[in-house]
Amino acid sequence: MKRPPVPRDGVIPGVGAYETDRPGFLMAGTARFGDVWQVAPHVHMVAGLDGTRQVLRRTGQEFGAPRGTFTLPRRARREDEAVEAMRIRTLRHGRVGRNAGVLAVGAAELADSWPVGGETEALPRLADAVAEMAARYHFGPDADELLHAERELVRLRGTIGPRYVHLPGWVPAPARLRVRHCQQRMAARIARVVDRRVEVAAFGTGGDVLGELMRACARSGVNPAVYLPFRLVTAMVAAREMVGPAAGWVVAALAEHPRWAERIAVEAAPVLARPDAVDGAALSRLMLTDAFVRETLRLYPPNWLLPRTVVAPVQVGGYELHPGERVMVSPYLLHRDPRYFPEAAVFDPDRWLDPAAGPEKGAYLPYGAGPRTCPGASLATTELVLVAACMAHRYVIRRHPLTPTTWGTFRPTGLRVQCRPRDMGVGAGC
Ligand code: HEM
Repeated sequence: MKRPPVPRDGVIPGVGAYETDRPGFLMAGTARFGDVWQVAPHVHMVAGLDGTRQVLRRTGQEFGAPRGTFTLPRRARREDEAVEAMRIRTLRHGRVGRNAGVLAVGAAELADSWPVGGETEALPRLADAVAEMAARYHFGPDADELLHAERELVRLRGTIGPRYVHLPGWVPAPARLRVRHCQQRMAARIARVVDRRVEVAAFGTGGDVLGELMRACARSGVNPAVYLPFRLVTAMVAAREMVGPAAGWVVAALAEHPRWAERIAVEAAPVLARPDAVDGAALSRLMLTDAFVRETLRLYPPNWLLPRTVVAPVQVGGYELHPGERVMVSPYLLHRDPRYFPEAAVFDPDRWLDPAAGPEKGAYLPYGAGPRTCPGASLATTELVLVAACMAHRYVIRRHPLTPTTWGTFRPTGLRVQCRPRDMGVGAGC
């Protein structure tokens, strides 16, 4: 059986070029060598719908995925099916819709507090806002108490940087240890909130996720102060580190496509007249905004490269891969592939508005696919739709050139915007 082709003739630039423009490097290699090729010794790119689908769907079979963001401490490792099912349910579409008011209020506050006139560095502001929205959704009135620890944890994670990428995960590098200790501090804070709610015998009445999970723990006889904190830390980190860059791309796209921003502003006006009353039915009226967000995530998927390890001999696209080798699949490459998206390089939200004209099944995967699919997809999309709606409704946005970076996530680094109030007439809400 054939092995994947190896670039030897220098046509594909070396590692330096990979570090400068990773998506460009991988697209060029795929155009030249086909859907499966060797990027570096024992590291293979798998592009194309069939190969990507196979790798993602067969994760846990022939392919292994890296460990999650954090490893759980030993005492919290035992899984409880009923609590896990509830954890997934709290992030499902219907549940997010019922509690969308919390998220809409957060998005409206973001728009309210945006500095008008001058230039603003957008990413930190957006990341704080979406993290706060997710924290309120998860922890209700206790969110503020946890956000400080969450910010510190994310700041420390940012210091790990590319230097550490070649060090095996078990190496106790100082930056990693600082992150681990900070993660423990944040988990301890969540545990204190849990204990307090147990003490007053009120798991939370406002319908926050923590309350629901505590009730599920009580039914299962699981100690919530041990079971929940580390799992919720992971959710909070994902909520900032993934949704933050995505919100940056959404705001950049609003600036880039003023006609669309105007259409979204008109659509959003009646829906956002009272942000706290936004629910699933109101969200379903934001169809243009939803299409705009989908299209943004198509061209700018923050989780753009998904790594796997081959754990059993397997064939992909007619090539043989060996156990121990690494494989990468990329939503970015798939989303820009003209085989699956006509005029793939063009930003065109209209492509999502005709249900009969959607992409081939499996070709659109900003949230991954298979057993590791993102459980936070509905929460993330709802946050993004509401940020887009509130910002477009409130402002005409202009932006300066930015430098996309792909270390960790794909994000619009250096995004600076200028916002001018949009004239929507009196009493337009939001
Ligand atoms: C726009 C925002 C987001 C994007 C683009 C995104 C994307 C992804 C992708 C592509 C994966 C699959 C990774 C793989 O296959 O290796 C994933 C997994 C995951 N995501 Fe997200 N995500 C987002 C937001 C969120 C949010 C808000 C949460 C939590 C509330 C979350 C929690 C997770 C978790 C826990 C996993 C690991 C699932 C597992 O390993 O079983 N994500 N995400």
